[in-house]
Amino acid sequence: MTHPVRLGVNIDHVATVRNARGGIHPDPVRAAREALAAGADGITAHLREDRRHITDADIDALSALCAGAGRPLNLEMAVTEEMLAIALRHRPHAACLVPERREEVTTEGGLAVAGHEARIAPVVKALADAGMRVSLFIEPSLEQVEAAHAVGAQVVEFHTGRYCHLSGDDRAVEFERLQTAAGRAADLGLEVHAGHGLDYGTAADMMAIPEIRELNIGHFLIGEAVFVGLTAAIHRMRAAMDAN
Ligand SMILES: CC(=O)[C@@H](O)[C@H](O)COP(=O)(O)O
Ligand SMILES: NCC(=O)COP(=O)(O)O
Repeated sequence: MTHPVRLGVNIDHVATVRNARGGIHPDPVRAAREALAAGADGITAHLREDRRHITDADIDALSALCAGAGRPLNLEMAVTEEMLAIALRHRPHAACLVPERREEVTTEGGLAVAGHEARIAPVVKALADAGMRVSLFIEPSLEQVEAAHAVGAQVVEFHTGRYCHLSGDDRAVEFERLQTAAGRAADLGLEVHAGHGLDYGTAADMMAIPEIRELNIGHFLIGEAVFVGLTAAIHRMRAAMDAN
């Protein structure tokens, strides 16, 4: 069954649990295999410069799994020569450029594209020339949407962390910001994705933005998997998305 909005499952935090003991369990590749079997449209993995969760060996194995299954791997990566070389070696279906700071607990904001076009555009071109769908993980701002278009991105993924942490009127204002940015992105021919911090409720909220074609969700699903299992968590997420 095809769905109007694709669900990308991010398996980073399976690796967080594995790395807590430095062993091999739980295996992110097993999680990715189960996620695909449960109906995930693709797998997302963030190879961070500090390898705090996903490792190079995980990317090797995930690339093979997704290629073998004919399903997309979305590699999240910092804008660095090291990560560009890794992406060009694996040539996943998609690459998503994200900001990174070693001291951050999690991805704290969107990639600063505006004002940094000269540094980002060549990386976007190199990835696109190698056949990858290039996405920029940005704040839902018109300035960043325009800059993403200017550097040749095909996709923007809006950072929904702020939306997820806000409530009441503040959340309503952020939702309008997402709506406005999504509309402008679509007008520019950019595909619109969203992710970070989403749970069943906030993922359902995103369904009210018609331009959104994909959600990437990880931390909440892996947490839910502790209680109900990964397959059930993905089924519930899909149901929450489809109900709206
Ligand atoms: C870019 C993004 O929002 C997710 O991939 C997030 O990076 C999950 O990993 P961290 O929690 O390590 O940031
Ligand atoms: N780009 C967002 C992503 O891949 C998952 O983010 P999260 O659900 O782990 O916060």
